[in-house]
Amino acid sequence: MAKRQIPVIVLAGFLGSGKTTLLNHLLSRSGGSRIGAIVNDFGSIEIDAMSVAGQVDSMVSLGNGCLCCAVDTSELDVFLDRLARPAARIDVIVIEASGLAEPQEIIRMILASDNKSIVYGGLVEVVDAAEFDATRERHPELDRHVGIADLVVLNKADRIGDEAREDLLATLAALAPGTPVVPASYGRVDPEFLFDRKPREERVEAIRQLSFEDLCAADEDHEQDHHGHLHAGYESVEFASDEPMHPRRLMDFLDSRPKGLYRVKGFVHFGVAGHRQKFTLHAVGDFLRFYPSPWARSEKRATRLVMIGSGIDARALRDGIEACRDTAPQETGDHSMWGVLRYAQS
Ligand SMILES: Nc1nc2c(ncn2[C@@H]2O[C@H](COP(=O)(O)OP(=O)(O)OP(=O)(O)O)[C@@H](O)[C@H]2O)c(=O)[nH]1
Repeated sequence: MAKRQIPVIVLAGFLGSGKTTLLNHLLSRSGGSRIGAIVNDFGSIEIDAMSVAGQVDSMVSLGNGCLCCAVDTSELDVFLDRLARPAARIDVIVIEASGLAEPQEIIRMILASDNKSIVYGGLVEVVDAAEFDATRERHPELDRHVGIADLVVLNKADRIGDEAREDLLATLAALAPGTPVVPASYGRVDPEFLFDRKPREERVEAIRQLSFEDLCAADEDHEQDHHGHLHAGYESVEFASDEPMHPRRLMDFLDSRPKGLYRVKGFVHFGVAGHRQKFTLHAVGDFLRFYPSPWARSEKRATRLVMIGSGIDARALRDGIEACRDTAPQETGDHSMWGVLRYAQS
């Protein structure tokens, strides 16, 4: 009997479009299939990796920098080998690209892999319905990403009205003729769109596969070096503290964040009595939310944040966030949490 190859799916999409949310949805709805995940965080604090760990059958994390800029494929190969070994009993591998990655480069690496147990399984491009027009204006490269996708997920459909949704569907259909576009909220797509939950052999053929020729042809249009990459001009600032954060100072910092600071993610520890849960924080453009949840028993109370933007003053941001530490939490009253709670969603 021919040995089954494990499909490797690339999950891409601009910063904050909902890739991790979608991956978590897939992990919780994978039925009998075992998913191996490769998560590529842009910053060195691996927020995305932490968000999926615990749900996944097997995960490896490639922190700090875009996978698409790896000089050779060996690093990815090591991880693919690890997930594809028979003992891992993985049915499908999902690579969550960083929000600034060039999906084409990652596809190229998968196609170039020597591992005979895997096969490229398609590109899923997650689009943020609320931010798409504005992001596309700044990054026309996104059109190309949508154009090479095998499945486009129009995520955050809950954030726009019916008319805007129809307009976006028409735009996406023009950018990717013939490619299925699935509107979704919180990444809730049927996993069958991505892989058969079992049996799965037929699935690999069902997903259109890009050939090397397709990739090379697409590549002629843009520069080979990394200046053409989405992440050119972007930088990230990381912050870690075991001390609690001062809620009002942090809100002032977040409310006055510069326009170029497009993405903030991580989790925050406040020392205020009654509010010592873990506050997961997500900012995407103008959107800002805290998601309170209990800390895991083994988890250390701490704050870890990654801020990603272009044209940002990294030094000023670092100074600004440093000044939000709460050096006297016992004196910080309950009312100082109001600003945070205004943005909290359970
Ligand atoms: N309203 C709404 N919010 C969503 C939806 N999907 C994701 N979000 C929120 O959007 C924020 C970013 O989601 P993530 O899944 O972390 O996005 P990501 O693409 O993995 O982000 P990066 O890895 O930084 O590029 C979080 O606050 C999510 O809860 C959705 O369909 N609707």
